[in-house]
Amino acid sequence: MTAAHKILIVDDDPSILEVLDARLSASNFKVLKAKDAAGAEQILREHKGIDLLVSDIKMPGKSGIELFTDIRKFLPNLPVIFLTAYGTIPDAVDAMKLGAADYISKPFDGLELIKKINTMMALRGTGVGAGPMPLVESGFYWGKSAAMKHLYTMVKKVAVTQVNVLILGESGVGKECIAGCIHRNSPRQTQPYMVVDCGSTPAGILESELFGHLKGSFTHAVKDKIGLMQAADSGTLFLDEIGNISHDMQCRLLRFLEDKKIRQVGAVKEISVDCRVIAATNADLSQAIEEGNFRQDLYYRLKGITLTIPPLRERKEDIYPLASFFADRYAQTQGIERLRISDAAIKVLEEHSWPGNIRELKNTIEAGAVLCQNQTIEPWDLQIETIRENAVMTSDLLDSQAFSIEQSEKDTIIRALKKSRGVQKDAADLLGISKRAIHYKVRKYDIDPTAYK
Ligand SMILES: Nc1ncnc2c1ncn2[C@@H]1O[C@H](COP(=O)(O)OP(=O)(O)OP(=O)(O)O)[C@@H](O)[C@H]1O
Repeated sequence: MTAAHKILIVDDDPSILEVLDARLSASNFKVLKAKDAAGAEQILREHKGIDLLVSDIKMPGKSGIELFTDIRKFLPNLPVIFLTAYGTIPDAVDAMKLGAADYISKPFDGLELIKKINTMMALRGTGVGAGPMPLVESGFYWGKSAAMKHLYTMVKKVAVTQVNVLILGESGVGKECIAGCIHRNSPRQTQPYMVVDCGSTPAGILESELFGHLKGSFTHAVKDKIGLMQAADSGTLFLDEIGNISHDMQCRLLRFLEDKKIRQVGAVKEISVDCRVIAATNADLSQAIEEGNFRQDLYYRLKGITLTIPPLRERKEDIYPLASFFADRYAQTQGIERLRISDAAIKVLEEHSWPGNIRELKNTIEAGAVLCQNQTIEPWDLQIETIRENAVMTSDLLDSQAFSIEQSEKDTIIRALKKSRGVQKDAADLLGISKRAIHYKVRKYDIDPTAYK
C-alpha cells in the first residue's frame, strides 16, 4: 500500500538526504529530494500528489519554518515533519502549534521516522482530528465558552501528533478528562492508556510503579514486576500531579524522556519503551523551578505543548449548561424523567466561585438532585457554604426567622434521614459525608433518626 506514497525530503546536508532516501525507499516510499527550500517549493508546485514533506529546519536561504509557512498557502493540508538539530526544538514546537504534523530530533532513529510516517499515512482521510466541536464526547461536556472551543481545537490538533503534552489547571477543571480525550483521539487509541497519580504515590513506591522491578531488588520485591511505563508501550502514559515528584524521580523521568529507555529497579539492562507522555499539574511549575524544586530541563521536555484549562469561575457561561448536563445525567441514571434547576438555584450556581471547579459543581448537582423535592433543585438543596444566606433571600418557602447555617445543615440532615428512612449510613452516603460525621451531627443537633423510620 505504501508504494504509492510520495515523500519529499529537503535538507542541505547531502549525507542526510542519502540516508533518508535509502531508508524511505527500503520501506517502499517513493522519494523526491531537494537541497533547499526553494527547490522543495518548486517540486511541490510541479508534482501533484506528494503525500508528506520531511524538512530540515536550519538551511541556508529560507528556513524549514519559512518553507512551511509558504507552502501552507497552496497546500494547506500537506503533513510536514521537521528534522531538528539540538537548539531548534523550540522552533519545531512552535511550528506544530501552527499545524505542522510532528518533529524528530537529529541524530534520528530511522525506524522511529518510518513509524511516524506510517501512522500519518494511515490517518489520512480517516477524519481523526477533524470535525466541528461536539457538545459531549465520551461523557465530557465541552461547554459553550470561547475558552473551551479554543481548548477543543488545540486538543484535536495535538492528539494526532506524538508530542508530549503538559496540561495545567486548578484542581477539578478536568485535566485527567482532557488527557484521556487526547489518547482517544490519537493514533495510539487502540493501545494501552496508563494513568499514574504521582501526587498520592509515595516516592519509593512510585519508582517501582513506573519503572518496574526485578525479584529481590528490595525487601518486598517477591517477584518481577513490569512498570507502568512498559505497560504503556506503544500507547500513552498520563502522569498526574507531576509537580509533586521527588528530585530523584525527576532525574529518572528526564533520562527516559531523552532516550526513551528505562531500567527496572534492580536491573542492569535497559529496555526501550515507546510511550507518549501526557503530564498534568495544578502547581505553579515556574515558581517551583525558581525555588529549585522542579528541574527546568524536565519542564521543557514535558511541555512539548502546554494546554491550560481555565477555572470555572472564568467561564461563567459554562456553569448552567454543565449543571444541567449533570442534572440530566443523574436523572437518566435514576430513571427520573426530568430534573429541573430553578431560576433562583441557577443564580446561586452562577454566583459561586467554584474553588473545586467542575468536580465541585458535579458533586453539588448530584447532592442537590438527591435532596430536592418535586424534581426541582432549589437553592437550599445546593450544599454550597456561601449560598445558605442567599437561599433565605430567594426562598419564600423558608421561615427566615428560624434560618441560620446550622439550621440549614440540620434541615438537610433531617431530609436525608427521611429519604433513607432513618438509616444513618445511607443518609451519610446521600450527603457525601462519613458515617462518623453523620453520627456526630445527629448528636450535635439532637436529632432522633428513629423518628424517620
Ligand atoms: N467538562 C466536563 N464534563 C463532564 N465532567 C467533567 C468535566 N470536567 C471535569 N469533569 C468531572 O469532574 C471531575 C474532576 O475531573 P478531573 O479528575 O479530570 O479533574 P482534574 O483537573 O484532573 O482534577 P485534579 O487536579 O484534582 O486531579 C471528574 O469526575 C470528571 O469526570
